[in-house]
Amino acid sequence: MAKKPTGKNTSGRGQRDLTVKVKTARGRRLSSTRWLQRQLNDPYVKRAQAEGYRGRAAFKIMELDDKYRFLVPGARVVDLGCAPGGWAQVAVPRINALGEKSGKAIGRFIGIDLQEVEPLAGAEFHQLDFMDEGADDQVKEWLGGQADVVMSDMAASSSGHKQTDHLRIMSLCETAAYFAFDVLEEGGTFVAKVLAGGAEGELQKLLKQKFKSVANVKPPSSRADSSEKFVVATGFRG
Ligand SMILES: C[S@@+](CC[C@H](N)C(=O)[O-])C[C@H]1O[C@@H](n2cnc3c(N)ncnc32)[C@H](O)[C@@H]1O
Repeated sequence: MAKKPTGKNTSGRGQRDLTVKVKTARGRRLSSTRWLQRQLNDPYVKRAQAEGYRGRAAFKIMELDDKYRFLVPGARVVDLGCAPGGWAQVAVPRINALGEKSGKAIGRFIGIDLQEVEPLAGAEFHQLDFMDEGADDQVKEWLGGQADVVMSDMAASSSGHKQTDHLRIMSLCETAAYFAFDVLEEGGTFVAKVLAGGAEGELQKLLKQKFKSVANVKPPSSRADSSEKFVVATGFRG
């Protein structure tokens, strides 16, 4: 006698894996279930949603600035790799806040990214590949003068190969650093995301020639399982 179908497949045969690969903000490919689990368990994702930030990256710049105080009222800021705009959401109110002495200070915020960024009051976004020939000159033209802060969260999509990703991000950082040397006001700050992997010593050496202090920082909101950290160089010597 034929068995009644139960609707359950207990044999394991004929079952299809319905998970798909999802790219994280850093371009890592995770299975959709792992990605969803990570999002649901991540307190910074929940906080970003609750507080209206465009991404959890907002907390990284918030924590770095709370420690080093570079997003001061009136500051002129260039943000390289600014999409979707979380850093901008943190920076704009801080640079346009009430200054201690001068009352309401008006800062300037210019963000650059490969991707289009949803507009944000007080921020000026431009879609541009910063590694393109002449991109630095284009940004200098938009800036029309000097900057107090150059920050880079630029990261290419992950290749899946750790050393390749490390070298790629170091090349983005180095390009951002040379741009900073050209536009920073004396006393200015450079902040950049790096991935640990061996070549960051060269960047440190370069920055130490130009800044009074260079620190390597892993903010609490940076995932513990990520090799990312931030270099914060303060006191540009000009
Ligand atoms: C981690 S996301 C930045 C997140 C951002 N800080 C925020 O708070 O929303 C890295 C960004 O770097 C950008 N990027 C990577 N390479 C770039 C390049 N050559 N020029 C401009 N942007 C680049 C990517 O498009 C991506 O949006």
